Amino acid sequence: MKKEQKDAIFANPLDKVATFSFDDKVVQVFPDMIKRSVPGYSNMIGMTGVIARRYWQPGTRIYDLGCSLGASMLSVLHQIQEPGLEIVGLDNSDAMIERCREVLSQEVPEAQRDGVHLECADICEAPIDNASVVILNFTFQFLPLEQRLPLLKRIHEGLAPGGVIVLSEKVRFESAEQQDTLFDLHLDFKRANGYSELEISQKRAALENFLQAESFDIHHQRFRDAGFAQSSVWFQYLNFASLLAIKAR
Ligand SMILES: C[S@@+](CC[C@H](N)C(=O)[O-])C[C@H]1O[C@@H](n2cnc3c(N)ncnc32)[C@H](O)[C@@H]1O
Ligand SMILES: O=C(O)C(=O)C[C@]1(C(=O)O)C=C[C@@H](O)C=C1
Repeated sequence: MKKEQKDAIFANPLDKVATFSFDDKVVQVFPDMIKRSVPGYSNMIGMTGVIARRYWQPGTRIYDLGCSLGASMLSVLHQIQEPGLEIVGLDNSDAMIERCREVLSQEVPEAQRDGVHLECADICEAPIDNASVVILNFTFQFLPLEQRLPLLKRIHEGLAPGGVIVLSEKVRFESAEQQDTLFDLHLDFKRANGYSELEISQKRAALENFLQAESFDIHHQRFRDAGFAQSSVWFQYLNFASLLAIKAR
């Protein structure tokens, strides 16, 4: 089993900070990076499996869109051990999918693994059919803004009645004061987790215009526009949150 590597990607001064990319270098440190960067990450991942257990309908699929190294799928597999469970994990980074395959082969018994299908694909193009649970954990925030509503509409169409989306994201606040307060506390969270000022500022430059966070109002309105009957924030820790949207029965 590979030892988890510490994220030091932005630790040394870079001549030019390139836009963030989910490449091989990021893959090697990804579990450490996401835990030290996203407040509440392990809570949101753990609860994703619990939510999936409540809303999964036998005979339908669970999709994990932007699955990275499969953390959400592992959470689902921990919660649901029914024969016939089918999970589709999609990510458009070859390096992520390749490492995800290794992680699953180490962590998941073969019988359960048979139901997991991994594919390197763009979630804005891949078909989503016969689903009851669609997971978007920290992925939607990287899509160009104009692709967000069309994707939610396609997910809504591909969901069975009573099906759900779990959407976890960095969020932004309409009030400038609230935005500043929670943003600054997120920087403190990163400092407390051992990131230096240089790492924080270079990562921020790399994410600029790539990670586009939106407000709760925008998320709720877009869920309504896509046809969802209800959406709720079930978790928030500083400027990171998770929403649950449900298709009418
Ligand atoms: C922050 S990571 C997701 C983390 C993962 N869901 C978890 O909770 O551990 C975002 C992932 O989304 C993937 N991604 C971004 N845009 C994508 C797209 N259009 N299609 C498929 N995957 C995408 C990236 O390659 C990356 O692996
Ligand atoms: O917003 C930040 O500062 C982050 O580091 C967030 C974030 C994310 O939400 O996905 C960005 C990239 C990495 O995948 C890990 C964490």
